[in-house]
Amino acid sequence: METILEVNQLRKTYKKRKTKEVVQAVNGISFKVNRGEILGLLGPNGAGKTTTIKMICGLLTPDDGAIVINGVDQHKKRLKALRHISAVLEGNRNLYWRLSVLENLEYFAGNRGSSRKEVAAIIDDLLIKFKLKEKENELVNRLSRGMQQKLAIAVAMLAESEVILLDEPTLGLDVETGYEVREILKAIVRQYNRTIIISSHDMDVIQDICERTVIINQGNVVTDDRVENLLKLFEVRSYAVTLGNQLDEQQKQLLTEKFPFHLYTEDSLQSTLEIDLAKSDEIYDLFDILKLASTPVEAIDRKSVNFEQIFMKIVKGETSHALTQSS
Ligand SMILES: Nc1ncnc2c1ncn2[C@@H]1O[C@H](COP(=O)(O)OP(=O)(O)OP(=O)(O)O)[C@@H](O)[C@H]1O
Repeated sequence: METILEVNQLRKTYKKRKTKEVVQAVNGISFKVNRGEILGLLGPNGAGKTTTIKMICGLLTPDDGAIVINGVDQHKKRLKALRHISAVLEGNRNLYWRLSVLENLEYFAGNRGSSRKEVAAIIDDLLIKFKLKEKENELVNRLSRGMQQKLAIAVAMLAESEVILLDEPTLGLDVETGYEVREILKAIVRQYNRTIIISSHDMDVIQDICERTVIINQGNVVTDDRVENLLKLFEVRSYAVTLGNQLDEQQKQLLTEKFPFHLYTEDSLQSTLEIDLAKSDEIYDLFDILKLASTPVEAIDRKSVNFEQIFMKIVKGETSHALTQSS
């Protein structure tokens, strides 16, 4: 697989203007992105995602570290490197609001160096793909938020950049438009072999369209793995155990020592234990604890986990395998 972007030991601090307090926003982040991949860059609020994205697209200068885009070192050959990157950042749609949809596309196509005829065919294709053909003569400021977002992505496509950075591409969109944007992004990657990096808080979007995720927390990478691997990894280990009666105090204490993040609920007839196992043979440790008071096990079910739950477990550190690496 060909690496299209490599971020190596990036660091960035901010100094708060009033208090002069130094904030370490990014603290040695490294990851690679392959050509044709959709990568999710995730993290809780304040994790350092926006700072990382801004450094990759040249809006912020790192304090330290390297960014290599399509083999070009961004620090040494800035303009050449940045030619391979387009970004659609939230709240900054890079569009001319008083121009129509078509005029915007034609304006941005001007930098491409293609002939008018070639450009017209590409623009037409994008208008159809993004379902904007009927609105081609509408002024941008009269479009819905979803349409503006689609146009911003279409404009980014026109730049012919290898890598497209999208910050919250579905934020504030209605369900249907959000779904449409997801399908368009998947199609872009397939058809044009572009690479997309998405930062989003919407884990459904990430689970649906990203092949791999880099999760950052407090300025560091905590997980770098394929979405499919993470789902498998966590699915195997999550169990809901129904017990025939309540646990006694000794059992509860042992449970807390062995499985600090379990969830135990009880009523007079039954109790339930939700538990994540770091290794499958840890189930025997659980059985040993249950045997102490001959607690009957009525059912053991594997819990299905979605990506949102996995993300929460990783960022809260509720897993002994927080740092997983892409194979
Ligand atoms: N201009 C700035 N001046 C001072 N501190 C900043 C500045 N921009 C960001 N920070 C701080 O740097 C840290 C990382 O912020 P960043 O915006 O990169 O996080 P994020 O992961 O994008 O968060 P969110 O999901 O909330 O957008 C946070 O602690 C934030 O408060």
